[in-house]
Amino acid sequence: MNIIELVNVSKSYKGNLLFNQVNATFEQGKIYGITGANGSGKSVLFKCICGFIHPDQGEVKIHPNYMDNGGQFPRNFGIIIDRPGYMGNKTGFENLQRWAEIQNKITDQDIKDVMRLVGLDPDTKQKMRNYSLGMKQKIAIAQAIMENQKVLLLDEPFNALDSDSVDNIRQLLLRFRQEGKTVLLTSHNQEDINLLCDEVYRIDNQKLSHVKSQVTV
Ligand SMILES: Nc1ncnc2c1ncn2[C@@H]1O[C@H](COP(=O)(O)OP(=O)(O)OP(=O)(O)O)[C@@H](O)[C@H]1O
Repeated sequence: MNIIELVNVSKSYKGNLLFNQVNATFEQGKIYGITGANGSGKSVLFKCICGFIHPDQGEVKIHPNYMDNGGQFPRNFGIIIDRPGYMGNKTGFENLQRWAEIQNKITDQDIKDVMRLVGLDPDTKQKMRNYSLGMKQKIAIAQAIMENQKVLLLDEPFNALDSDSVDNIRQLLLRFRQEGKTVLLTSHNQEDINLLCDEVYRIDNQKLSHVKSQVTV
């Protein structure tokens, strides 16, 4: 089942054309890599997919099962694009609690479980303003996955993670794929792409070319 379909999507900013009539399909249960040079438009593409911004031309089609009741926004999407704004004077757990209040779908225990899953201690009293970059990244990952989101759009999910944490998050994403979740991720690390991705798209010269990757695990 195609969850996301890009149909002749074009987007530019102030005369800088990022994509010109690009097409792509993203099926359920696969991990997709989106690659491309700095500034090529990977984050902009993710923002178009999740409805934060609109393409200038073309259409982003989301399967109706993954749209909210009003048919306006995707639902069940976990997103890391720009880092979430957090309250520096609160702990990581308290920040996740605040975000969880929006949907009110999960319990404190669920939040603690997810924190442990990504390698954070839910009981630490440390305020988020004192978190390291890697710890903040784990909070962003926790926020994206904590409500059992079925589609994950992860812009540079491995940024600032140490090697054990990279391994942990890679295993988590592979498990999500087994569970039928769909993951779109960007990474400048070819190893992430080779190890994880069933399919790879590359943004180059305003086009989105489809590259089949080698899956080695
Ligand atoms: N709101 C905006 N207004 C104007 N230009 C923007 C806006 N958002 C993005 N851009 C421009 O669009 C281009 C693509 O940005 P984007 O963040 O998508 O790149 P990227 O491929 O994710 O890069 P990186 O690999 O460095 O993360 C950049 O030139 C950026 O300056």
